[in-house]
Amino acid sequence: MRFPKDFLFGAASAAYQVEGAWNEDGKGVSNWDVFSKIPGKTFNGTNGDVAVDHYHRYKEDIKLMAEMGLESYRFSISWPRIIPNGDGEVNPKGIEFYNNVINECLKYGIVPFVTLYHWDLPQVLEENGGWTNKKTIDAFERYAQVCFESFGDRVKHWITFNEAVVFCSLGYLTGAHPPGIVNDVKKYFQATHNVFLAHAKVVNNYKKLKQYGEIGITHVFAPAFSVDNEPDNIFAAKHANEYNTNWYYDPVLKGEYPSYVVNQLKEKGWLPDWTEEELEILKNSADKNDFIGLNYYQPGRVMKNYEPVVECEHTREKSTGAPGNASFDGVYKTVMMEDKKYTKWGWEISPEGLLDGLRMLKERYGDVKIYITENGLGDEDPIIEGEIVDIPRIKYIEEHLKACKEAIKIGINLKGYYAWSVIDLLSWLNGYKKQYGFIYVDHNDNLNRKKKLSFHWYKHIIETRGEEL
Ligand SMILES: C[C@@]1(C(=O)O)OC[C@H]2O[C@@H](O)[C@H](O)[C@@H](O)[C@H]2O1
Repeated sequence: MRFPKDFLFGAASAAYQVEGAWNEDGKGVSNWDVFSKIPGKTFNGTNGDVAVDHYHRYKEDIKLMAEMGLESYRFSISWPRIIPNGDGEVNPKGIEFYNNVINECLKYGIVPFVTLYHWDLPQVLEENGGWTNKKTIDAFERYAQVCFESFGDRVKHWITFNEAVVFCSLGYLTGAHPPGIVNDVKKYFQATHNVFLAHAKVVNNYKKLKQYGEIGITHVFAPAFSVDNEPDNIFAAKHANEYNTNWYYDPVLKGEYPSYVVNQLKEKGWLPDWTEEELEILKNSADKNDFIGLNYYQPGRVMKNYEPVVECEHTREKSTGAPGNASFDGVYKTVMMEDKKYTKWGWEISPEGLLDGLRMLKERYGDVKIYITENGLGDEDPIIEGEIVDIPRIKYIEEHLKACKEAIKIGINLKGYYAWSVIDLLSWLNGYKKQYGFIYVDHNDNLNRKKKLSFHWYKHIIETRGEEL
């Protein structure tokens, strides 16, 4: 069986991780431009000042995407490149850059799939409370409107936010992302609510423009499974799914928060400050969402946590996504398991976890359209006689595409797969060591690009629409 003709084979990037040109052509300062320069925050002090210079080399990169036969390129727009101080004048050079990127994609028939927010907030807004300040919602609405009006004639696929759970939890619980606040649970939940409200308002605004594209949100998809059939561990997995999936997906797809979490937040004094009008906005925008984007890398293997809840020391290393941490409320912990396979960064390799998780989503949210907006292998790629022989990445993506094909067979409304990442780029907390791309970037030779083995493999998969998988 071939993947359906309307299934998009894509690959992704994010502005801060690829563009560089952090202070060029009128771009404003982002929270990551500042945070990444705080000693100890990133791996070996790496930052996105240059990244892989996509800002100047986008034509070369998009030409390579076309050679790969890529059907769609998911990239993000840098808010401070469009509105340098977050809510003031529009920067014409920023508009020009993304018009050029979009037009270059269309020149090759590559569908642009655009993320409005992939973690790089204008620093001025961060300094005024960032996502805990409701004024940021208004600024985001205006920024989104500028993007829709500037690019919406050619961009017909929009993602509002990438992985709210990451920038909110690492921003306000572990401190590993800006604003670097530790263990402020009230601010964490407030930030998530403000993001969902911003999403709902922008969805409503987009629909009013009648540009006849589609809009959705991208969440981390890490379904939690109990390590065994012990009742305490099964409860722990339920708790994890309520806080990490239902809390994020329900307000978008159901238009209301999961009562299991709301009741506990009420008891603990962590309930966000919200109004009935805001809850009504969530309710009324839910059915306007056209899709949900899933960034799937691994499931969570969960058991009840019996250690006392202490304000654990948060470090960069403990925030890079590997199992072994207790939940913020101490109820459960994620663990590694003897019979599972893991990447060099301790992430489980589990295509079956994707399929089981997709079944869970269908059960709770019905036939919602789904894109896998990220999936890929972070690795240190082997180089043999000058060739990047990234066979582990080929195997990883092959297994996950097979799971996608099986999902479609059992009736999951899955419409696309975007590998993370199209090109080697900056990992927020792992520098340039953790490679994800089909295209290698030589940091020892002028950031020159080179096709990896996986580039040629993915090209073949796209040409044959995955028939042999
Ligand atoms: C933490 C990490 C990583 O570096 O491995 O996870 C995978 C991937 O997720 C994306 O949403 C981030 O933008 C990208 O940088 C990557 O970030």
